[in-house]
Amino acid sequence: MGKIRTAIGLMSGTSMDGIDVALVRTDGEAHVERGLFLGMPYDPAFRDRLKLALEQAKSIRRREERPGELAAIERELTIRHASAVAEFLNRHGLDRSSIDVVGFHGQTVLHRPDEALTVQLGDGPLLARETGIAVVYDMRANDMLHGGQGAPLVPAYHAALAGTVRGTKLPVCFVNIGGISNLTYIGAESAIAAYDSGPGNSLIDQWVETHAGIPFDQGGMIASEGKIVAKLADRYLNSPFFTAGKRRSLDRNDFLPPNGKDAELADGARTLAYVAAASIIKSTGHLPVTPALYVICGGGRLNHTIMRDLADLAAQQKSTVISAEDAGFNGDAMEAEAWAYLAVRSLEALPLTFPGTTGVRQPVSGGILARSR
Ligand SMILES: Nc1ncnc2c1ncn2[C@@H]1O[C@H](COP(=O)(O)OP(=O)(O)OP(=O)(O)O)[C@@H](O)[C@H]1O
Ligand SMILES: CC(=O)N[C@H]1[C@@H]2OC[C@@H](O2)[C@@H](O)[C@@H]1O[C@H](C)C(=O)O
Repeated sequence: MGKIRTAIGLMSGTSMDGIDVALVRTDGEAHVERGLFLGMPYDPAFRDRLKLALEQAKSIRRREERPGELAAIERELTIRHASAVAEFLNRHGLDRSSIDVVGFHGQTVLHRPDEALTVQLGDGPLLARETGIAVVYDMRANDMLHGGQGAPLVPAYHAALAGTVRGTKLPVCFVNIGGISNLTYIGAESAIAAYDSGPGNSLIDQWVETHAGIPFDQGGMIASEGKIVAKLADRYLNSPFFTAGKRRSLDRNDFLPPNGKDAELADGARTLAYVAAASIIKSTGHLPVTPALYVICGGGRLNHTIMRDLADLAAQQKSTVISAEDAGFNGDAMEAEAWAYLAVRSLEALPLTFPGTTGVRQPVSGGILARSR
C-alpha cells in the first residue's frame, strides 16, 4: 500500500446544478476510504452566469483565452469553490491542515476533442491561496496532448471501486447519468473500457426549463405521464455518434433539445428519458461482453422513468440494473470522490487515463499542482 492521503474532490458538472464536495482517504491505488459529502447548489443568478459562459466560450480558439465575461466568471466560480470547501470543513469540524490536497474539476465550458481543445473554468492557484490547501487542477489537458479524448476521467476511480461492489457480478458497468452519460466496463480479467455513452439529463433539463420553467423533471414525474414519440427518439438514437467506429467524448451541445413542435411537454420528457436509457444500452454494443450488472450513478438515477426504461432494456440482455446506493455507494458523490482520488494519483504521477478509457496513446498522468503558498 502506498502513502495514504486525505483529499477533497470538487465537481461542478455539465448540469450546472452546483458544486459537489467529497472527502476520500486513498493511496491513489486500491485503498479507498470514502467519507463525507456536501452538495452546494448554485443560485439561479449564477446558473445564468454559467450559461453566459457557455455561450461566450464558443469563440475560444486557444484554451487560455477568456473572452467577454469569462475571466470574471472564472474568478467567481473559483471563489464559490473556496467557500464550498470552507463550508464543508466547517460543517464537519475539520481543520484545513488535515487535508493534503484538493482535486478541482472546474466548469467545462467548451469541449472539442476533434480539435484537442477542452476548457474548464477554474483558477487552481487562486483556489489554493483562498483555501490554504494544495490544489491539483486541469486534469484533462495532458490526456488530450497525448491523443486522448480528454474524457471520461472517472473510470480509474470506478476501477478502484469495482472490487468493493456489493453482490459483484462481472462484467460490471458503472454508468454515470449526468448532463451527459458515460460508462466504465470492468471485465473478469479487469480489462477496462470506458467512454461517453450519449445524452443524459441535459436534454430533459433544457426541455422542461423551456416548456415548464423548472430546472429538471423531479423523479421523472412529468415523463411518467407521457408517451414515447418514436420518430423523435429515433432521431437521437440514429445519430452517427452511436454508429461511428471511434468513440468520441461529448460536448454538452453535441445533442440539442427538440423544438416545441416535436412533442408536447410530457411526451417530450418521456421521449428524452427513453433516449437517455436507450443511449446507454445502445452504446454497450461497443463493449467486449454484455455487462451482467449496471451500477447507476449521477442525478439521472433519481429519474424513475429513466431507471424503469433502463431496467426493461437491460432485462432484454439478461442484465441487472441497480443504483449506486444499492451497490453501497453514494451516487451523488461519485464524481467529486473521483476528483479527490485522481488528485492523489496526480501527486504520485500515476496514470489518470488509459488507451481503453480515453483512447490516449499510452497511459498518462495529468493535472497541475498549485501549492498553497
Ligand atoms: N430528484 C431528481 N429527479 C430527477 N432528476 C434529477 C433529480 N436530481 C437530479 N436530477 C438530474 O440530475 C442532474 C444532475 O446530475 P449530476 O449532478 O450527476 O450531473 P453533472 O455532474 O452536472 O453532469 P456530468 O456528469 O455530465 O458532468 C440534474 O440536472 C437533473 O437533471
Ligand atoms: C469534458 C467534460 O467535462 N466531460 C464530462 C461530461 O460529463 C459526463 C461526461 O461528459 C464525462 O465524459 C465528463 O465528466 C466525467 C466526470 C468524467 O470525465 O469522467
